[in-house]
Amino acid sequence: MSAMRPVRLVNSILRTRLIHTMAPTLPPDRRPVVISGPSGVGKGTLFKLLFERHPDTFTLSVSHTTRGPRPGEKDGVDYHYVTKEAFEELKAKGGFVESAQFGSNFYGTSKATIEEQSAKGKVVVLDIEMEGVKQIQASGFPARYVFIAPPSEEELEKRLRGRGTDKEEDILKRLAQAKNELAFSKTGVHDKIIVNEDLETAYKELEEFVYAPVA
Ligand SMILES: Nc1ncnc2c1ncn2[C@@H]1O[C@H](COP(=O)(O)OP(=O)(O)OP(=O)(O)O)[C@@H](O)[C@H]1O
Repeated sequence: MSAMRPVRLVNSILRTRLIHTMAPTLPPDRRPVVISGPSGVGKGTLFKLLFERHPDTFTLSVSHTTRGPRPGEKDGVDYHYVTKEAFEELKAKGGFVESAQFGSNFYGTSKATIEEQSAKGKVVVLDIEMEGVKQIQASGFPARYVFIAPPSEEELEKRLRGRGTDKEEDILKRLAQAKNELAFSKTGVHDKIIVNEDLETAYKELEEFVYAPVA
């Protein structure tokens, strides 16, 4: 075989570089990543960074809900809006990997949604509270579990207050629930526990976990 001519060699290198800069680098392990942890610990902050730094690689799971859309929300983007009857029917068929009721509304993550989003070549990220994590684990659906822990309960309270999105009553409820989430994280069911003290350090740990070779 003749050696590659310099101009072709340069073209080939440029093409390879171009492909590398354009194509997203996919994690070797394509199972959905379930992120959980107490409210206010920084889950959203961390997965938004992952989405920003790896565009077109990840997608947040779109849940089903029986509540109506709020102004600005879009069906199929923020939630799949369904009637209570449709929700119950899907649930009876075993269509949800997890579901819950908050107030008078039902919420759930459907298997079909995860499978559709995965089929588009993306790694699905689920932001789920403790009961949901237990349900997904019990369902046997393949997934990887990351728990985001606060450096301390005091720091968690500071972040919840600093965020300025919740009423005092809700902050107290979230702090009480945080104790249950933290106790659950000590039962050894998560694949990775990340303490979100310094944001960039926690981010690197998350990225490393997500991009780790298949175990
Ligand atoms: N490492 C960090 N150091 C300091 N502040 C942080 C850190 N990570 C996140 N925060 C801040 O903590 C607050 C809570 O973060 P975020 O809203 O991402 O939490 P969450 O876990 O997604 O909460 P929820 O479950 O209620 O949606 C935000 O104001 C965020 O900017």
